Amino acid sequence: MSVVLELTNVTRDYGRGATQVHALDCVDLTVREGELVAVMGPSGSGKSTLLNVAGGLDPVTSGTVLVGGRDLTAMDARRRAEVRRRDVGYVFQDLNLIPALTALENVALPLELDGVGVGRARAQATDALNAVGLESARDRFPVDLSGGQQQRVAIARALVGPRRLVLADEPTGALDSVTGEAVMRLLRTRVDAGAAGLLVTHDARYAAWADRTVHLRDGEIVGTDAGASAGEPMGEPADLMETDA
Ligand SMILES: Nc1ncnc2c1ncn2[C@@H]1O[C@H](COP(=O)(O)OP(=O)(O)OP(=O)(O)O)[C@@H](O)[C@H]1O
Repeated sequence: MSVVLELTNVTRDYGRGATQVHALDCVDLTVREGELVAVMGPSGSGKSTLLNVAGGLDPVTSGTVLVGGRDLTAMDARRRAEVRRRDVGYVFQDLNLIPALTALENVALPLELDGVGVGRARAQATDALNAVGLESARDRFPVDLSGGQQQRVAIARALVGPRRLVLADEPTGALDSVTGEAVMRLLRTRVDAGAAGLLVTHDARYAAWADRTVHLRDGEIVGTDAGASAGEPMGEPADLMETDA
């Protein structure tokens, strides 16, 4: 399976001097087609920074970030934004749905921004909403949707079109466990269909859906374990709990 995401020796510092923070410190990480990798670690360990850097939302201080073989760190902002729109689906911790747009319009927006015609964009967005079970909510605005429904709109937006890298930052955050499992099943299905996925989670139950879990601490990868993988989580959550090692 070909490599979709390749981070080599990535460092991201914030600030300078005495207040400088090494949010990421010499991180190497490769994610291939069909692979879902979970990222766990304590608060402030660099998980969100890792996702932002992988998706080209945040510049690196040093190192390289390749998406589909193209080096984001060598591109200008406009090219980077193009790669992001075309190849990267992102589910943010705060959903970032646009309140003035319906569910359908929110999902179609990234395609339209990328020059796909309105009719085609809406047809693909309808398919994506159907895939998350929200066909009946397509014309509703975010304010009229429950938290779980809003989350599913955000997932549909991340998965619409031919994205090959899906980045999800606590996508199950505020969801009950049934909806959380449904979100994980969607992610897993997309990855099994050939995308590469990177999932930040605090919850070992959700990490169990991944093929492996990397553990971050103070910006460094301090360990990797094989996940239960391939579809259904297995084993007791206690077996998979994050270690303090
Ligand atoms: N824009 C920023 N400016 C300064 N420091 C930042 C910035 N963003 C993140 N940091 C710092 O970088 C470190 C890593 O933050 P990051 O948000 O990546 O951690 P995290 O593991 O995702 O945390 P959480 O689980 O709380 O979301 C922290 O020390 C944080 O304070």
